[in-house]
Amino acid sequence: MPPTNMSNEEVPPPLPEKKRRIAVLTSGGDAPGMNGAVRAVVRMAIAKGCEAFFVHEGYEGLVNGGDMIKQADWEDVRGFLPEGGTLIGSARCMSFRERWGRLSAAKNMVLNGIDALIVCGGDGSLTGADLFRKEWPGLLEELVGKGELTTEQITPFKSLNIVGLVGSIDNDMSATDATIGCYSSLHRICGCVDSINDTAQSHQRAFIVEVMGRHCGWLALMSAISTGADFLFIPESPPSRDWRIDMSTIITKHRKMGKRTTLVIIAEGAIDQDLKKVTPGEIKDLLSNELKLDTRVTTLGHIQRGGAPCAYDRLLSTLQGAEAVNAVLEAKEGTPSPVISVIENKIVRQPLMEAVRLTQLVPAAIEHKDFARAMELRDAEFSEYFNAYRITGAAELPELLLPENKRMRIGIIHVGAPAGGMNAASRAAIAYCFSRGHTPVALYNGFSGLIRHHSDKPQGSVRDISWLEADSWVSKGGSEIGTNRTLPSENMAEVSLAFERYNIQALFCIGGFEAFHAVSELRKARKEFPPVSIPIVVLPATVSNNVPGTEYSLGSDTCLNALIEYCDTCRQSASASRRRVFVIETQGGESGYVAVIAGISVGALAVYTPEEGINIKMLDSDIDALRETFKRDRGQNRAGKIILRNEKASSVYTTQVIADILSVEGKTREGKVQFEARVGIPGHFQQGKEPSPMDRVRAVRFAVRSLQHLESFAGWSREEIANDPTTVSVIGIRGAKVQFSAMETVENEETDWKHRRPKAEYWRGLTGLGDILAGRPRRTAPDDQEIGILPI
Ligand SMILES: Nc1ncnc2c1ncn2[C@@H]1O[C@H](COP(=O)(O)OP(=O)(O)OP(=O)(O)O)[C@@H](O)[C@H]1O
Ligand SMILES: O=P(O)(O)OC[C@H]1O[C@](O)(CO)[C@@H](O)[C@@H]1O
Ligand SMILES: [Mg+2]
Repeated sequence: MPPTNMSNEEVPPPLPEKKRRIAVLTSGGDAPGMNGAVRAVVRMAIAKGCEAFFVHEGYEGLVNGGDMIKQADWEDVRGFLPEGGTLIGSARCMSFRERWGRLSAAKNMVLNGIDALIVCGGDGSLTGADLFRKEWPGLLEELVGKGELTTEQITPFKSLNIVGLVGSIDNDMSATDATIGCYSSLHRICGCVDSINDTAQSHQRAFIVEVMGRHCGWLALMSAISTGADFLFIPESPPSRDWRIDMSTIITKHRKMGKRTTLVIIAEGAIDQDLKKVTPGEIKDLLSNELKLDTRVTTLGHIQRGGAPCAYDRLLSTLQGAEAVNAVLEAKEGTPSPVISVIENKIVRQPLMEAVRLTQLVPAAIEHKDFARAMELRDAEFSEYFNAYRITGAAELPELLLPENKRMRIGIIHVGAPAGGMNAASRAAIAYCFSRGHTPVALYNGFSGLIRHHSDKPQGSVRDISWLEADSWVSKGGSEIGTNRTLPSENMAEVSLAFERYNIQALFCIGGFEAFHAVSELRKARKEFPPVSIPIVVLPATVSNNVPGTEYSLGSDTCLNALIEYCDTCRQSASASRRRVFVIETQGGESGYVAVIAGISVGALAVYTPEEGINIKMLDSDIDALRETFKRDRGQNRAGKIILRNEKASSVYTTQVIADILSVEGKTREGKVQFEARVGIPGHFQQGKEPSPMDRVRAVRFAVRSLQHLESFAGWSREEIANDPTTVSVIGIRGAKVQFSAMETVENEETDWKHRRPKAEYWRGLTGLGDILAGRPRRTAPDDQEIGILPI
């Protein structure tokens, strides 16, 4: 029943200087990363002089008020980042769907003096938030009309700021590429399917795996791409009416080619063209009875929602939580309520109302069987991923074959250190070649392999490769075709000779800064060595993420996940031993990317990078911060601390030296230990074992794009190729776009060759945010810090 009590309670007066009381709640199905968002909102709000409030159990807390709405302190969110689920609780709240529930919610907000609300939830929660925003003036009027609040009480609350954060594993909200939680869920799914593959392989079995996502096929599509599924069912693009025949043909073909396993991924909301639900059971009957495959069904269920958030969700939730507070503080009267979203690598604000409207159009399009529209309405990435899956998922698609004169022999080479996703990219490139009629040629062991071993007997380093050989590579770490740091300049004449002899007509080069350097050398050698005058694409792949021309390299996400696991483990130890700080050395060469992003993702107290260097003042103020923290620690909180130091941050202040200094400074003159330090060096562990799902899916998408780019030059003469700068390109993410950049421009204008990194590193704008949220003594005022992806 609706509550109707009068309130004589005093409403807290507004905070001075337009500071706000900002409440945060998590709603709908929990999602890994929600805690990171709550932490960022609370700390950013406090850092900006506002008051922060937890609303427990989603809208339930807002409707019920009382103890379910509590002021939140800085220390209340300590240890939130690595935790799965939502620590402030979530609910599917029926009463908020009713007007009386929202009336009660409005009243409780006013009584607590709360004038801004940040809602982290899925499409339903944000639909509710949008309705609440729309109704707000009417709700206040009604409360006054019913005598539950007075006109004076509501006066300061005339405009309510609502900001949406999309937290849901389903990734079903239009206007954002990724929701907080969807990549963590994908991690769980891929881990499970990788394990299922082992047992399927042993028994030559078929598995049908049902994944969550409600009416959205994102989790199903991405898991199909990242695990190399043979067939896929998603609601946005139901298979053709003849899907039974199509599926049987593809699976039979794959089995005939020698595949020992069959994997079908089905979204829980899968339907056919007549909107009839497709069930795992009917697929099983078909595979067992018609194809005679020993078939099992696995429904993954809620395991997909649990567990620690992956690195990306920690970063995304932190950036978005902080950005939500900025949006509250920047809102003017009449500013439409925003939802914070991410487009490729850029954090952006979009109108909440429009995002909700677009999201609601998807089920409507499906209902009208307008599947093309449903695909379009998801987001631009979605259709591209779907096409990439289609092209690389089946051994043969006769309709995609190019005419003979457009087919090429395409060399695939890995250069530099191994990085997660290199194999997935090569597999996708190979599959793409087969679907188009090109011949993929693997160049084993980088340029040294090509230079020294191309004509070895019985087997040289230049080999045609079969679809089946590469089919299992999607989930493999390391480099199946081998990689090393040798540059072609070691013997350009031999490289040229090999290109000529094996008729390499285009090159797909996957690797880190050395790959970039190698391709730069090839580009410059084109006049002198005409056979190297072929179209080339570099796909950046390195844990260091230091390749110019992109903000993201394959393998960097895998690295961050390995590193945060290491850091979480060290912090657990430090928290248990109490009064301990771990100084952890990260890889990254001369680029602080890995250290900074991992630092934000684990809440490191300080991060030392080569870009900033280390000086005594820095150490001094960080030591003061440690003293302060440990002085406040009465043993109840989890105050183990992490400091990250990039391997090249300083030649004097090594990781061990810093730990030694901290240990000395952690003792009082009387010898009392305030804190002590330990060193952690994860080294090559940072390359990770299996590639992360993000590295897998992006590998596939970028490989397909790269090959499409390469094949667009089929039939060009050497001269034409040499004269067009776009024939040698680097593919990368820049802000909100994926694009090819001409190597020549990137080499000459954007590369800091001395430090082997881009001149402008987009992430440098994020270092201040990490400091603010970790409570590190500030080197710049918070108001100077913008969140998001910024050039320096
Ligand atoms: N149309 C609506 N009007 C008012 N409130 C709503 C509406 N839709 C949803 N809500 C509120 O949001 C809550 C969560 O919605 P829902 O159960 O759809 O989950 P969600 O936010 O979409 O998250 P997920 O799908 O990830 O579980 C609901 O329990 C309800 O309180
Ligand atoms: O946890 P519940 O309430 O059973 O809901 C399950 C649903 O929630 C989600 O996990 C998140 O929306 C969906 O993928 C799934 O359909
Ligand atoms: Mg939902």
